[in-house]
Amino acid sequence: MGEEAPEFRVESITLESKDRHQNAIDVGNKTYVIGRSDDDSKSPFGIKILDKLTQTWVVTIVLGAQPPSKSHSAILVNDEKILVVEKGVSLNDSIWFLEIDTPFVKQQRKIKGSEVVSWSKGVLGIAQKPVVISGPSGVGKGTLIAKLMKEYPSKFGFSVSHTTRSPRVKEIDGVHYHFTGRSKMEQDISEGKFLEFAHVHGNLYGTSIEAVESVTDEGKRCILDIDVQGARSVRASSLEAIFIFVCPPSFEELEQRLRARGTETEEQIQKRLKNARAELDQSNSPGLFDHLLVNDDLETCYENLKKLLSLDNGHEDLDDCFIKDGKATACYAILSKTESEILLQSDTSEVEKGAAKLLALGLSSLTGGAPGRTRGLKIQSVNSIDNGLKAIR
Ligand SMILES: Nc1nc2c(ncn2[C@@H]2O[C@H](COP(=O)(O)OP(=O)(O)O)[C@@H](O)[C@H]2O)c(=O)[nH]1
Ligand SMILES: Nc1ncnc2c1ncn2[C@@H]1O[C@H](COP(=O)(O)OP(=O)(O)O)[C@@H](O)[C@H]1O
Repeated sequence: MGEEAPEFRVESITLESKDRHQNAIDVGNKTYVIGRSDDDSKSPFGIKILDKLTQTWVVTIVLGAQPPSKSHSAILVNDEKILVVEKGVSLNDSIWFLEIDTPFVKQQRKIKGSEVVSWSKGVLGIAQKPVVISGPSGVGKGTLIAKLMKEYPSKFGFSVSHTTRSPRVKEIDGVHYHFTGRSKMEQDISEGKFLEFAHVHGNLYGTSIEAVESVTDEGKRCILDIDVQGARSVRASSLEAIFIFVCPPSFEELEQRLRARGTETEEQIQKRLKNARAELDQSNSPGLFDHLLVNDDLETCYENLKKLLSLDNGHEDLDDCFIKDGKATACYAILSKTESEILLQSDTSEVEKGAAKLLALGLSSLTGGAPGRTRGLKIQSVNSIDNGLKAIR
C-alpha cells in the first residue's frame, strides 16, 4: 500500500518544480504529483492527488508493486493512465503505467470507497494466454498438470497459489503452494495483491498477481489450478485466459480416486464430495468454461488436453521488438507523444556508450494492465531525430 496524503488545504503548490524526482500531471480537475519529494533515494515513490477545485489533497490508496525509486519522466497517455519512464534501471524495469481511471481502478474505488490509483509495469511483447484448470477434488487436475510440466518444462509454468490449509506430506512450501496464515493472507488480499481468492473446503485459497506474472515474465505459459469460484473471478478480471473444466467419468470413480489418494481424513473426503456435486453442476454455467475434458483414461485425457492447448492461437511475438538487450541500463526520458507512439530520448553520455538516441514506444497494442502487467509494448530504435519525427507523425 502506498503513502496516504493527509487531507489539508494548500494555498498554492509549485507544480513546475525542477526537481527531477517529482512530476505533476494535470488531468481534468486533478493534479497527480508523482515521485519522491526529496533527494533521498531511499524515500518512497509517492503519489499525491490535488483536487484543484477545492485545493485539497485527496486521500489516495496506491495499489500494485511500485517502480524503483529513481528519477523519472512522466506523461499522460490518455484519460486512463500516465506513462512513467524510470532512468538508471534496466530497460525491462523502466516502463510503468500509473492507472488513474481504468476499469480496474474504477472498480477498486467503489470497493474501497476511496480514491485509488494503481501501478502496472509495462512489458515488451505479448504473452500466451494463461490456462485455468478447474474440476472437483480428486478428478486428476494435479496429475494432468504435473505431466504437462514434466513434458514441457520450458513452455509451461505453474501459478503457485497461497492457501491457509496445512501442507500434505509431500508438499513443498513455495512449490505446490505458499502455505500461509489467514490474517496475513487477508491483509494481502485487502492490499490488492490477489487476482482472485475463494473459500474452498473450509480454507482460504488465492492466486497472487505475482504468481501469474512471474511465470509469464519468464516467457512461459501460466497454468492455474483453481476452483470454480476462482475461475469465475478470473473470467471477470482483466486477465484473458483459457478455461478448462476436468470431469470424472462418474461420481463413484471420483470417490474412489479421492480415497485411493489417501491424503484426506474421512471428514475432509465427505466435504470434498459434497462440494464436487456443486462444482459439477456449475461446469455448465454459460460462458464460464471454454472446454470440458473427461478424465477417464489418463493418457487419453492428457492427449486431449495437449490438443486443446495447441489449438489456441495465442502467440509470443517477442521477436518483433527491436530491443533485444532489455537488461542493459537505460537512461531514457520522454520527448514527445502522438496517439499511438511516445518518443524516448537517451542521455548524451549513454548515446556515446552506444545506446540508441531515440526509441519509439508503440502503445497501440497494449493488453492487460492493473492488477497485473501491461503487455504488448513495442519498442523500436529510431536512428535520427528526422526519422523519429517521421515515426511519430
Ligand atoms: N480459487 C482458488 N482455488 C484454488 C487455488 N488453489 C487451489 N485451489 C482449489 O482448491 C481446491 C482444493 O485444492 P487442494 O487443497 O490442493 O485439494 P485437491 O483439489 O483435493 O488436490 C481445488 O479445487 C483447487 O483447484 C487458488 O489459488 N484459488
Ligand atoms: N485418469 C485417471 N485414472 C485413475 N486415477 C487417476 C486418474 N487421474 C488421476 N488419478 C489419480 O487420482 C488421484 C487424484 O488425482 P489428483 O491429480 O490429485 O486430483 P486433483 O488435483 O484434481 O485433486 C491421484 O491419486 C491420481 O493418481
